[in-house]
Amino acid sequence: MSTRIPSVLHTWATSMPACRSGLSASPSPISRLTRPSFKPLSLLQASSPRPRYFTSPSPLSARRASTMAPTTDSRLIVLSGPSGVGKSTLIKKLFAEYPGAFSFSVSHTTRKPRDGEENGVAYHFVTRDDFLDLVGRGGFIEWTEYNGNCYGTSVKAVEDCLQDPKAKCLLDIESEGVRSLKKLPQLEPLLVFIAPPSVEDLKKRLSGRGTETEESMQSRLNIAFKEIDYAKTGAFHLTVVNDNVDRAYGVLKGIVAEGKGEGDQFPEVL
Ligand SMILES: Nc1ncnc2c1ncn2[C@@H]1O[C@H](COP(=O)(O)OP(=O)(O)OP(=O)(O)O)[C@@H](O)[C@H]1O
Repeated sequence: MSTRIPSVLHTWATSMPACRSGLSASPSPISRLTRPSFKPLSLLQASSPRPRYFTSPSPLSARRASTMAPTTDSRLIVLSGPSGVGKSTLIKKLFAEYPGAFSFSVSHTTRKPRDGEENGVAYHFVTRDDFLDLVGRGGFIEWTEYNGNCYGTSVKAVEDCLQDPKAKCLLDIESEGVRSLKKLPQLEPLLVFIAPPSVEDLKKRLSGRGTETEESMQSRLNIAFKEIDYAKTGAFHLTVVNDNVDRAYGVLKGIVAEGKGEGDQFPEVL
């Protein structure tokens, strides 16, 4: 390991082959978020009251959560769901139809870029050493390891994303990241789970994308089962089932762009 790894991380960083999930190290993410250069957290929401999700009893069942009336109050919208479910596909459509209405928080990752992925656009591609350095400096709101690589949402990325007061900030993170984010209730994000219509469909999409080896595919599926189980606990406010891109997109844009609709029912087969 590089000598640049902060001492607070040295013990686990040298004893573990990969990153672990968690909130950032000291200083706390909240103090980082509220430091003078960061937009006040009030900017995360319009002047209207707190989203009613947060006044509801929890945990809610996934089905009950998915039928709750949506709100457009939050300026931070989290899209999460298994790898290959179609999050990027749906996000691209939102950007295309609503230019200027959304900004995207670009995550950091230690994974290698895929063909066509541009640094600073799809992800900030960094080395593990640089990633850990940023962890040590309290630079992440949330970070985790997924499939052998580290992923994180930096404070700076969310800052940048929220710069334009007219745009809503989209975050695409996996469920460990969602767990971490829920420990920062001040952010009050709208949490949307993008669900596959079935596990079979998910397998087909992952193999059809042509980006996975047999091994990484199995690993992604194993993680997908955990993410689906997490969604079943009612961790998300709304579900959108990506059975058909146009239909799912219609539901999603209704929620995040037009402030209407209640999402889909969580699929019985999952
Ligand atoms: N409703 C759909 N029906 C069939 N194929 C789809 C559908 N939605 C997306 N796909 C396809 O599934 C594949 C995976 O989609 P995408 O890359 O958007 O998933 P993702 O959730 O962003 O994955 P990751 O989290 O790994 O980046 C792509 O080839 C995409 O074209």
